[in-house]
Amino acid sequence: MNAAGKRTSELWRIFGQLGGSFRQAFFFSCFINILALAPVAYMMQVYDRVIYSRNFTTLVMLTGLVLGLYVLTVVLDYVRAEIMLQAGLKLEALLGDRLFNLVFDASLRRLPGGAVHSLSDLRTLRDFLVSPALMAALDVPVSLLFLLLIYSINPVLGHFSVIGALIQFVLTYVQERRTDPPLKQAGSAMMEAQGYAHGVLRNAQVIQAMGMLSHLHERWMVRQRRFLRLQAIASDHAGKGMTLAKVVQIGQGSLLLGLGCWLTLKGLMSGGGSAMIVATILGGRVVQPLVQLTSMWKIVVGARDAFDRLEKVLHDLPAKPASMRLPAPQGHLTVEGVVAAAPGGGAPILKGLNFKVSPGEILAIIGPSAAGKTSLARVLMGVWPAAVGKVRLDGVDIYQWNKTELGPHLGYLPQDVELFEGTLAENIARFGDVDMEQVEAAARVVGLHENIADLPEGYDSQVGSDGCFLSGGQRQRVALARAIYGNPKLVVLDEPNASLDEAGDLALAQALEMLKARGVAVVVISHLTSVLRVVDSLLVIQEGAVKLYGKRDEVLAVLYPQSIKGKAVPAPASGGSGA
Ligand SMILES: Nc1ncnc2c1ncn2[C@@H]1O[C@H](COP(=O)(O)OP(=O)(O)OP(=O)(O)O)[C@@H](O)[C@H]1O
Repeated sequence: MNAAGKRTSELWRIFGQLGGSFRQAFFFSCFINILALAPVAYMMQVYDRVIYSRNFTTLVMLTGLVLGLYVLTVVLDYVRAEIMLQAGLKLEALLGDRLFNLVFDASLRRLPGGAVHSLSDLRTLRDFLVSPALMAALDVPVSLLFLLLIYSINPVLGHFSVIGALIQFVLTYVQERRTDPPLKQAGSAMMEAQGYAHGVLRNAQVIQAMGMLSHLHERWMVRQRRFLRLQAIASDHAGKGMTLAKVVQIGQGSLLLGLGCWLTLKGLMSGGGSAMIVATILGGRVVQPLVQLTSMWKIVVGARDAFDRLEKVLHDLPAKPASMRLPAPQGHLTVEGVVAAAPGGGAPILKGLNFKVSPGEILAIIGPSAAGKTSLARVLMGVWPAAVGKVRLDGVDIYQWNKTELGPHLGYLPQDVELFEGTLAENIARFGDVDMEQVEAAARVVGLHENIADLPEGYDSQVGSDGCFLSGGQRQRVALARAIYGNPKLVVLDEPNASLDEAGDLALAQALEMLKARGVAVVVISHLTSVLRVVDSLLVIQEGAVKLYGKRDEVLAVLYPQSIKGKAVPAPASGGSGA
């Protein structure tokens, strides 16, 4: 276990809640193992009671009894598997939501190494709970009971069995030492190859257009070959270890029988032939779970690694304590000396920003490319934390505010529009309860209603994960409708007119005016004339710092001293982002 792996860790506590299932499964394992001796007992009874007496009734009764015991074994085996299956479902229920949120959180914070594998790690653990490897592990304590029985038959045989078990332990240990490193490396190589393939698929269109596929394929093959080579090394070590373990097991069985025979011939063991056979069979049962575990070592190591990774990620991203419910915000945004870097570290992108936006005010942010406008939008939305200073909404640190609670009061249009699998109505209504009146109202404001009404399925049209049938401008308008849906109090729009035509631009200006009339605080990153006409104040940032800030006309007067104040808002000189 890693440094975070104290027994009090969150994952251990969750496994603690499965303790009852483990105890029950162990209880059944004891019976199953004892019943596994039924064929031996049957053989000895037939030998003792039937062969000499030639009593057919006894033979029938013994046979019936042993068949009954086989059926009982099957039933107990089934019940044990069912208990562990339920334990797996309980694990999923206890951890599923937490991990889903955690993966999301890790992706937002760009945690090094990410946490995308946490959900598959949970599946690995759940599969392990019903795997034969776990059943073999549950059999180990019972095999110690068998060892005691062997000792009671003859201590020499007991010592011999212990030596056999120790050899199996050593073999298992050596195998782990040899298999573990290549297996781990193969795992990360596989994830790397998969991640690369996903990236390629995401950009399929540009790859196809520019004929880049063969070069990218070659790069993917390099990763894939590395994974296959490492996996082959790991399988080779595991295969050798398994064969050796089996040879030792078979050899030990015969040697135990031979030793028993020798002890009997020397008169050192009472009980004769039957004791010899019982000891041999019990000896086999002592090492069997260990051999099984060795043969399934890959599953055991996979589960252990998944456990370690989960334990670390749960430790690194602890569950947020339930925060106190806050009253709905009015839309007073204040930015107080904010210094911020991209999550995961690095130099500050925003270097001490101060400004405020009141309800019903529209602030436009302009600045050259890479000035930090998008980064600022993320900090304003509480997506990125501020390293120094605070972004407050109605006096409350927006980053700390519970997002599920705050979300309906915010509207955000990011620069890269993302639509999600679902209908247009669901996308606009943020996948909550769809209020069709509000959905239509939002679509009307952004000038999209007529377009949607013309579609065969209207608002029920499926958008698909990439908004397949929509044009760039339509996608942007759907995302804009989503940002203003409901009754948000703070709306941040990052380049909302990047893909809009003239009509779209006008619709955007109308939407801004509507938001202003409703008393919404609006921050819009845009340099376009149509937008600048409706804004109240302007913030010009450069290299992450405020260059100019104030009433729109005052700032424009500084920026463009030649223009006639109040007559026209000049378009910026270059095609960049203004200032
Ligand atoms: N996730 C990130 N990780 C590291 N650096 C980042 C990240 N996002 C942005 N940056 C850096 O921060 C700086 C500002 O980027 P940002 O996207 O905020 O600029 P911008 O003003 O919105 O630019 P543009 O007008 O071109 O969209 C850039 O130098 C960029 O490389």
